[in-house]
Order: sequence, then structure tokens, then C-alpha cells
Amino acid sequence: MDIRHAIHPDQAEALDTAGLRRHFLIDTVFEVGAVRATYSHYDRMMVLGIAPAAGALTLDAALAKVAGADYFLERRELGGINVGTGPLKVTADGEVFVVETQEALYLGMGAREVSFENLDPARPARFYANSAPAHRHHPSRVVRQAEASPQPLGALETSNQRTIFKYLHPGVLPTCQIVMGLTRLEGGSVWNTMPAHTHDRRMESYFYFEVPKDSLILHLMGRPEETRHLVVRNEQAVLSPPWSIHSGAGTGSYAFIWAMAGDNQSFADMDFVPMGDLK
Ligand SMILES: O=C[C@H](O)[C@@H](O)CC(=O)C(=O)O
Ligand SMILES: [Zn+2]
Repeated sequence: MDIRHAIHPDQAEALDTAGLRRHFLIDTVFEVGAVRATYSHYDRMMVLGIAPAAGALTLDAALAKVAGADYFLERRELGGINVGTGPLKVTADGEVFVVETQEALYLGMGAREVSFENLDPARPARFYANSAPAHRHHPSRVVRQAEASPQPLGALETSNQRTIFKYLHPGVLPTCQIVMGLTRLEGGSVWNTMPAHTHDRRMESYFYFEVPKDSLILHLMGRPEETRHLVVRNEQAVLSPPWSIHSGAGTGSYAFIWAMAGDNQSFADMDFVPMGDLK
């Protein structure tokens, strides 16, 4: 288990490149045939990469142990999006969910026996997931892309034309904490989330994917007046602390999955940073 402690911005700003990467970058999210997990002390958000090979993968005792529970989702919820090439079959206490590419699955608190497998070995699924502490059960369900209220944002002139899909969001279904979506840049656009913002009330994680080989993202983090960058490549994730901006520019177009946990579930609750204040 990869444990990431929550650190103060004073400490983060004193780190060198390797230190920033050690605390905030998850460089290997997926390992084929395994469940990989990172436990962040920011809002106790977990980042999981679930990539079945032949056979099923489960949420096992090691995961339950890190949550101090009899089983992993005893007091947690989980949301994820399939970024693989084919459908994922998820069985939760006997209930079967088929999650196609670019579809999301929410698993409510209380799901005890959970397994993940490919439906077509020639087109493997890759399930990028987040889990946060939960206080009650909400029904588990699949959310299709068309239900994720696609919202166009930005413009080609500012290199940030993109579409935001809000999959796990109070407007679609109830969750305890997790709000999760997918943002895809249009061809030629490279900037995400600029103008930048913070929301000290919620942490956020960013998972970058569909980043072409030899392309990279410069992910911007830090307090607005003390920014740093992380060089991020395909299928890597970033933990964004509550005090940090989270924005980035790529050397080409890409997509990313964002997820938040914390005090509220209001997507629109952001403190925008005036462009003149960024340093
Ligand atoms: O708090 C919200 C998150 O930072 C993202 O949803 C922003 C984003 O996807 C974008 O601007 O492209
Ligand atoms: Zn944000």
C-alpha cells in the first residue's frame, strides 16, 4: 500500500522535483492483473487502478486492513470510470454491473464481495477508481456517458476548448462524498482548468490519460502565489491538496478524470485565482 501523508504548503514549497513527485505524483496507476492502490491522507481519498487480466480481481483483505474494516467498503464508497478498450464486469454481492468504456460505476457503502473481470479478453478493461469514507449506503449503479450532462467549456482561441462530463454528481445520483467526472480536450486545445482555482474545502485527484506517447502534461500545483509543476505522462495521477491549484497544459490534447472529496459536493464552489495573482 502506497501511503501519502498530507503536508503543509510550507513544506511542499521547499521540495525539489523528486520530493514533489514522491508526495504528489502517482506514477504507476495500473498494473495488468492487479489492483493498485494509493491512500492519501487528504480527505482519506484513495486512488485505485484495477486492470483485470485472465480471471477476477477483488477488493481484498489488504485493502480492508488499510481502512481498518472487516471489508473494504464497510465504511467507504467507490466510484470509477472504465478507460480500457472493452467492457468490465463487476459483481457486488451477487449483483452484476457491466461497465462499458467511458462509463462510470458507483458502489455504495456496504458492498462486501466485489470482483472485477474482463468480458472480452481481447479488449481488456481498465477501471480507474477513487474511494472515500462514507456514512451511509447509496444505491450502486452504472452511469452512462450521455447521463453525465456534457458541458462545453473554453475556446480554441485560448487553447482550452473542452467538454466536462460529470458522472458522479448530485445532479445524477446521490453519493456521500465523491464527485467525479471526465474532461476531454478538443483537438488543438491543451490547457485544462485555466483560469485556475482552489477549493480549500475539498481535495481533488487528477488522472491523465489518452496522452500520446512522447507527449506530456505540465501539471501546475501549489498555492497560487507559489506554483510548482509536475511533468505527468500517460495514465499517471496527481494528488491535489486542498490548498493547491490544479491545472495543466499538454504538448498535445488529452483527457483526464477528476474526483473530489471533502466538505461539500458543489462543483461550482471554486475560488478562482485572478490571472494577475499567479506566480
Ligand atoms: O473542481 C473542478 C475540477 O477542478 C475540474 O472539474 C476542472 C476541469 O475539469 C476543467 O476545468 O477542465
Ligand atoms: Zn477543482
